[in-house]
Amino acid sequence: MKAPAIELKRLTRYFGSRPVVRDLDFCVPEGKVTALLGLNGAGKTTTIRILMGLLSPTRGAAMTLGQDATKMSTSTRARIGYLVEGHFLYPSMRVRQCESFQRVGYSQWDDSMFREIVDHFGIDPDAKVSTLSRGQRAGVSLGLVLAPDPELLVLDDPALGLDPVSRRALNETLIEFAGGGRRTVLLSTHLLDDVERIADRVAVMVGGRLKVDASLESFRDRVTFFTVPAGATSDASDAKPFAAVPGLIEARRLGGAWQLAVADADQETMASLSRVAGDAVTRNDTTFSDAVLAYLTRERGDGSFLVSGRQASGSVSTS
Ligand SMILES: Nc1ncnc2c1ncn2[C@@H]1O[C@H](COP(=O)(O)OP(=O)(O)OP(=O)(O)O)[C@@H](O)[C@H]1O
Repeated sequence: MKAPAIELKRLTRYFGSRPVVRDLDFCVPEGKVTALLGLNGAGKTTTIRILMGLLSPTRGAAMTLGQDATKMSTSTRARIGYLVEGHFLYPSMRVRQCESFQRVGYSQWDDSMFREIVDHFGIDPDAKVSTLSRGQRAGVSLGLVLAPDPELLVLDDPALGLDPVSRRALNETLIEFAGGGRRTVLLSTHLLDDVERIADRVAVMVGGRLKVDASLESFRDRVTFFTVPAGATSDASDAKPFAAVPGLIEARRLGGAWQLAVADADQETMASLSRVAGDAVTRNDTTFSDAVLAYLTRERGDGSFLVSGRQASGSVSTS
């Protein structure tokens, strides 16, 4: 079996007395695109900085490309492309000067790939960085990160603040040059539609802990959405009857209907739903984004339905 590109072993980091990353056991498999998700402050950037060797763990270890991240050699670092939002570029340089400047540090450099990426973002290689839009600067940064042909790409919120056209260019570049097993990618983002397009696997952090580590399909397939017309229950404004539904993640009242999200729905779920609402229940298609949103809403409390199996019923919200 291939060694994982990144392996975290009981990784823990405190800031002062506050644990921000807690006992993370996690592998990023080689040749896959893994999306790292979580609400603001969940600990994603801290984890990434540790596995990049930029921050030391309080306990535990991060192994990146087989090396302890705290002792990463220059040659290992050169095999990793690391892109953070707002990646620094010298404003007075022209795009082609950025390339010449950056490539000095690498033994291999694919200039045709750099040109292709820059072109895909509609950038003139003779333009000065100071005249580029935010999206175009992201394109130059991505080109600079991909041209050395890194085995591992670590992207921390690369699309933050980009307009939809730049986001699409970024996604297409990632699919073209990093998807399909060409390299390993760890991508931290809040953009769930992008994750659905690009990623193979999903990891979700909640309060510094890893709560989900699954393929996109298995995550999506474990959440089912149902619609129940509000008038079908004994009290149209009361969500409590749904609390008995096995695996219920949340019940939200939207307009004239209840929207229910259920983990691992089965015959027992259907029987319970029909006891509450008769035959007025409809099953809806689940998108990955819907499933993650329902999960994160639930996890604002402290559940763990995908890690420890079926969750207990409850956590009914009526917003
Ligand atoms: N250097 C630091 N000193 C003290 N606290 C910090 C430091 N860096 C991060 N934190 C805190 O650690 C927590 C986790 O931050 P982190 O940036 O890892 O979260 P995140 O999941 O990347 O969030 P976001 O999605 O908003 O980027 C936050 O509460 C943050 O304020």
